[in-house]
Amino acid sequence: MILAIDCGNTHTVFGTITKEGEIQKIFRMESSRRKTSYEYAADIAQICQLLEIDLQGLEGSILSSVVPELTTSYQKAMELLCKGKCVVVNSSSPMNMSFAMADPSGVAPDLIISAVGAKNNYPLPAIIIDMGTATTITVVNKEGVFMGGVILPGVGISMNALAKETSLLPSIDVAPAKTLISTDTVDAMRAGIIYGTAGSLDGIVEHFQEELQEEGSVIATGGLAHLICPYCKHKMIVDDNLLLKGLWKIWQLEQGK
Ligand SMILES: Nc1ncnc2c1ncn2[C@@H]1O[C@H](COP(=O)(O)OP(=O)(O)OP(=O)(O)O)[C@@H](O)[C@H]1O
Ligand SMILES: CC(C)(CO)[C@@H](O)C(=O)NCCC(=O)O
Ligand SMILES: [K+]
Repeated sequence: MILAIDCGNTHTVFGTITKEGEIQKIFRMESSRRKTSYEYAADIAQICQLLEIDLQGLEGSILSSVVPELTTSYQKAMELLCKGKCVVVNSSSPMNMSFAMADPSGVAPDLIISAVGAKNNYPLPAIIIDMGTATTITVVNKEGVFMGGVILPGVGISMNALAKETSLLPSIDVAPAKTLISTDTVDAMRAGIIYGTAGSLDGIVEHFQEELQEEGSVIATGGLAHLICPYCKHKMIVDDNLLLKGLWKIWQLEQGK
C-alpha cells in the first residue's frame, strides 16, 4: 500500500493505493501555506487514524505538488509518519512519456501526472481537462507525446472575481440554474458560469481536435467536472481519480516495475 498525494493550490488530495493498483481511501485537506511539517504530520496522522489507514505499514508515498512552499513540508511530514520514502514527481521522473518542448522542466507536475494517467488508461490522443483552482486543458498526442495545452481561470476564481468587482452581485456557490434564460440574479450568474464554462471547454476541445485531426479521448477531472460536463456538447469521460492513477503509474516505474 502507498499513499499518493496531489497538492493543488486550494486542496491536497490523498489516496491509498494497494499493490494491485486499487485506489481505496481518499481524503482532502486544505493546502494551507502556514502550517509546518509537524502540523501537517499531526493532521495527516489524525485523519489516517480516523480512516483506519496504517501509516506504519505503508511501502512509501508519492507526491505531486504545484505549491513549492508545501512540497518540502509534505515530504518531511510523510517521512516523519512512515518508514518508506516519499518520492516527489518532476519532469525527470520515470513516466514513459516524451515532451514536445525542448526543456520540459517547467511543466507542472499536476499536468504531468494527469497526462500519465490518461496515457495509461484511455485511447490516445487524449485531451485532458482539469477543473481545479485553475482550469487546464492538456494534450497528449497519438504517439504519447506531452504536447502542452492551455490554462484558464478556474470556476471558483471567476465566480469570486465577479462578486468582488461588483456592488450588487452576491457571492454564491456554483449550482445548476433553474432556467437558461434566467429571471433572477443568482440564477443568471449560475447559468452564466455553467453554460459559459461548458461552452469554453467545448470551444477549446474543438480547436484541439481540429489540430489533432481526430476526436481522441476527452477526459475531465476535478470537483466540478460532474457539474459542468453534462452541459458540454462534446462527449467527456469524467474520471475523479485521473491524477491518482498517474501517480500510481509513476510510483510503479520508480520501483522498476
Ligand atoms: N459548488 C461549488 N461552488 C463554488 N465553487 C466551487 C464549488 N465546488 C468547487 N468550487 C471551486 O471551484 C474550484 C475547483 O474546485 P475543486 O475543489 O475541484 O478544486 P481544488 O481541489 O480546490 O483545486 P486544486 O487542485 O487546484 O487545489 C475551487 O476554486 C473551488 O473553490
Ligand atoms: C496551472 C496550475 C496552477 C494548475 O494546477 C499548475 O499546473 C501550475 O502551477 N502550473 C504552472 C507551471 C509552471 O511551473 O510554470
Ligand atoms: K501566482
